[in-house]
Amino acid sequence: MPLKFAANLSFLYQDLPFLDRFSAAAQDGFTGVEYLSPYEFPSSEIRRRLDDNGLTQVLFNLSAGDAAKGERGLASLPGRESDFADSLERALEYATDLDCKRLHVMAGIRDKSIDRDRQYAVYRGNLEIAARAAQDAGITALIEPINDKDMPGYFLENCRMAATLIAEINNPHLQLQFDIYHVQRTDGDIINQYLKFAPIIRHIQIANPPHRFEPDNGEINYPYIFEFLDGEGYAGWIGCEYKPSAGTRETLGWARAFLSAKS
Ligand SMILES: O=C(O)C(=O)[C@@H](O)CO
Ligand SMILES: [Mg+2]
Repeated sequence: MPLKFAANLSFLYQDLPFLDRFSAAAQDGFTGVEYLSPYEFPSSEIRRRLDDNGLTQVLFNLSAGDAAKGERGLASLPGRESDFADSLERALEYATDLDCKRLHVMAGIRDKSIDRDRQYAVYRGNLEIAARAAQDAGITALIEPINDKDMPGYFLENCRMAATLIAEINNPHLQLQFDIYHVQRTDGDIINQYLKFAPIIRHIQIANPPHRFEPDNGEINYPYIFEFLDGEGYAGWIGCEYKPSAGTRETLGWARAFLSAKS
């Protein structure tokens, strides 16, 4: 099965207004899109852009909280359980309207004023709720470890910790989002990490360190990784969550073998 790539519209096509990024992605041959947040727009407006351009809504995030105050997700924050529940409810409404099968549940930052075990218990409790709600909606909630150079203190530190939580919660509607950029910056050893966690990986994202640029601009040998994923029969989506080093279209040379651009 050919690898499927989704354009991350929070990272790509940033020279365009958000709602115009859908047609730009379709024009370049993407058949799926993902982004961090749909909530600034009515779901009906986004739905129209998806339909007009024949795009699948692959993934988006629950609200990360107040970014200006440094919040990077609510799921592990003690005392914020009702905010988390509200964000889950809202995300599920959008997921239904957009026919989106995956939601990324962001953990939040380690709160050093409390014991780590207590924060872990809050996180686990909220993830149990998210998994059950995802099950009821027929979708999958995902958790993604984020490297601590880009996001210092992010509570979900690495794939080992994610796998432990997923095993403890033991609901197939909670799985792993494997962002190769973060894996490289956290543990490296990408291929072995993939093989170890493949049974729980339901979404992949890509970017190339050190600058988080496009796949053919950095330290990771992505042609090798793509061939490997293809050989492994990876059938999920691969989200292009990179910062283009130039205009988005100019940075899509690596994708010519995978995307059928319309012009
Ligand atoms: O930064 C990433 O990597 C993500 O996948 C976002 O959803 C969270 O910032
Ligand atoms: Mg990511």
